Order: sequence, then structure tokens, then C-alpha cells
Amino acid sequence: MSNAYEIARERYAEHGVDVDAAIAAMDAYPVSIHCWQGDDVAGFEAPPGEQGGELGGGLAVTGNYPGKARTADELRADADQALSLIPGQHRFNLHAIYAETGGVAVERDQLGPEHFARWIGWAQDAGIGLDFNPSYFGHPLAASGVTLSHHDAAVRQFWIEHGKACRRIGAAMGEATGSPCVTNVWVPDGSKDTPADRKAPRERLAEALDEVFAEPLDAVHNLDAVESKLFGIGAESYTVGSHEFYMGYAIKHGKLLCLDTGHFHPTEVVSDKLSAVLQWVPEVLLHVSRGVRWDSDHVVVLSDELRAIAGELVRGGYGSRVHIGLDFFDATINRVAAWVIGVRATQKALLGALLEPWAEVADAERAGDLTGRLALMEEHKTLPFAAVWDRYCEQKGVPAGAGWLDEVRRYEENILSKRV
Ligand SMILES: C[C@H](O)[C@H](O)[C@@H](O)C(=O)CO
Ligand SMILES: [Mn+2]
Repeated sequence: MSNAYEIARERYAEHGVDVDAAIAAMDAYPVSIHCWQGDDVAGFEAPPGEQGGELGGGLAVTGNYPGKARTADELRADADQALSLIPGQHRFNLHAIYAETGGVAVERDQLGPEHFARWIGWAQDAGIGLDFNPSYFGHPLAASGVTLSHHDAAVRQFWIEHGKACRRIGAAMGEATGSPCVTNVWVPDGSKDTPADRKAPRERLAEALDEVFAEPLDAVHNLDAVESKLFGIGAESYTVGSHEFYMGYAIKHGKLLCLDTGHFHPTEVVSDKLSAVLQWVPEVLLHVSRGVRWDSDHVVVLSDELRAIAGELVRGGYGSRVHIGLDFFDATINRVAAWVIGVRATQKALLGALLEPWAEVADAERAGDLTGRLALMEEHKTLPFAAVWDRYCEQKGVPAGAGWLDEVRRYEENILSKRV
């Protein structure tokens, strides 16, 4: 055991914190790693070489760093590489466009668990859970940017069937992996300019969701989530699935509410929303992202807000009610490194929260000692967190410091750079 860790243990003990218990508690916070960082949200519907068409849905990936995954096998290999550099056991989050259909075109409303058999086998071998998402973008029937709330019943029905198919796939994933799959519905539906009618699309979306969710599925295998958004590129004036819309829907129907940290006004913070929405919804799905001026989906870093979110999770005892997922995509840097940076940052925030001597801050607050509250919060920021993080990484058999980057560079040289 390193001297630095021993000293850290003593320093935290002075504040009543058991460092070993904090490290052990990290196992209760798996992070769902989003597949789409590995290939810029391209998916495998189009053959290799023809991928990367119009993404649509207000989503935008910038950059063309070499080496992106072109096949599911490459994406799995890249994910394996990332997972080997991240401490702990995690989950993997797939979109429907990552189906493997053996070169045969299968429409999204026809997708089934068999098209994810290799993903499921991979997850079983790795001992990890899977999460899932219907893909309501990058498709001719989503070209207008409107899907489940479309005024054309035929278009709407196509997307309803897609949603139903995806819930069944999610349930199959959950059953096969022995861990419930969170199947998250996000639709881009909205309007670039001021709509004449805000009401009818919302009525159609509510009805369409009712159809999507009509089939009862065992929550042991599948958990339904719904994700709101403030606006998207090309849908600046109106978003059908706004926060209020989905908050109401989730409360009424007992669904998980997905809070994407990039989907609110920049002065709003998800850390403040957690204890509010968890009064009313059973569970929350987090999409941890980093918006820079807008929902730009930058790689997650150890920001004040990420630390605040982790603090709320730990202090609120929400570990079992909040599912942590990541949602970012940056094509200007090594994509495997992007995963590792984002997940490790999230874990640092969680470990920092588990180590925080919160009881003494709460005591000061209860006693009306607001000076003491602020002073202690500031002092806690410089407790020797790094030595505990290093110890946690060592325990889990992954590099503690920036050594992981050497591994990624080796992988880039041997594997990624050969992809042309
Ligand atoms: C791929 C998307 O990021 C994802 O489906 C959705 O969660 C989103 O955040 C859209 O902005
Ligand atoms: Mn999201």
C-alpha cells in the first residue's frame, strides 16, 4: 500500500470518512458506455465505406480523426480496448442502427433480438449489461425531422412499430444478460420556425408513445425511459418532446425520465433537478454530456457540474434509482481515448462524492452555521483525493495515471491507423 494512500486514509478518517468503504461502494455505480462515440453515430445499416450519411434529427458530429470503427467487430474491439483501461464493471449502450443483419437490409420496424445476437454474446462474455435505444434519425422517414408525432399516420405507424420492436429487443438483452436493459426513447420532433399548432403534435406524440409502450414487458428485463430536449439544430423554435411533456408522461405512466445534461438551457443544471424529479418519477436515466454553449456533446470532463451531479446521487442515496449513461461524440480526437476520458471523469466525480465528508457540512447547515458550511465545502476540495483514485485503479488492475494513454496510442498505431 502506498504511503500517499495511507496518508489519505488518515486525512479522510479525521473527517469521519472510511476510504476503503468509499472504494468498495464504487461497484454500485456502473456507467453505461454509449456505443456511438466509437463511430460518430454512423451505425451499420449502410455497408462499410457508405456509412456516415446525413445524421439528421438536429444531431451533428464534427471532426474526421482517423480510425473510426467501420464494422461491429471493430466497434467491439475498440470498446474492449476502452473497457480494459476503465476501472470496474460497466454497461454498454446500443442504438438500433447498430444492428447486425448479415448484409441484408432490414427495416427498422422489422428489427428483432436476432439482429443483436452478436452484441448480446459479446456482453455475456464480458459479463456486462446492455442498454438500448430506438433510432429516430438518419432515415428517409425521419428526413422531415418529425417521427412519432408526424401528421401522416403511415409515417407515425412506422416509427411506432420501430419503438415496439426496440422494447422487445431491450427485453431480450435484459433477459440474456441477467440485468435490466434501459430502453430509452428520444425523438427529434420539432420545428425550425414558430409552429402554428403546438398542441396537436404533442397529442399525437402522447398517443404514439402509448402504443409503443402498450405491450407489458417484465421490468426485470426492460425498463422504459423517455428523453426530452430543449431544442435541436433545425428545430430551434419548438420541440414536441419538451421537458414538461416528458416529465408529465413519465409521472403518469411510471416511466424512467432521462435527463441529458446537454438538453437544458445553459443556466439550468441537472444536479438541481435530480432531487426534484425523483420526488415524482420512480427512476432516472442520466445522459451525461458536456454542452459548450449549446448541446454540442463534448467529451465529459471532471467539471463542477459533474461533481455536483455525483454529489446529489451519493447524498440522496439514489444509487439504485439513477442509471448513469454517457452521451457525447467527438470525432476530432481518438475515439477510444474519448470513451476512457469520459468514463474515468464520471468515476472520479463519483469517488469524490463518496469520499466527501458531507456529514459535517450538513451538521453546519442544520445548526444555521452558513459560514462553517461554506468553509468546509471549500476545504474538502483539497483533501487528498488523487491517492484514493490511484488506489482504486490499482485495485481494479488498470493504469492509475495517464499510463492508459500509452495503451491507447499503441492501439492507435497497431490497429486504428490501419483502418483506411
Ligand atoms: C444519439 C443521441 O445523442 C441520443 O439518442 C439522444 O440521447 C440525444 O441526446 C439527442 O440529442
Ligand atoms: Mn441524450
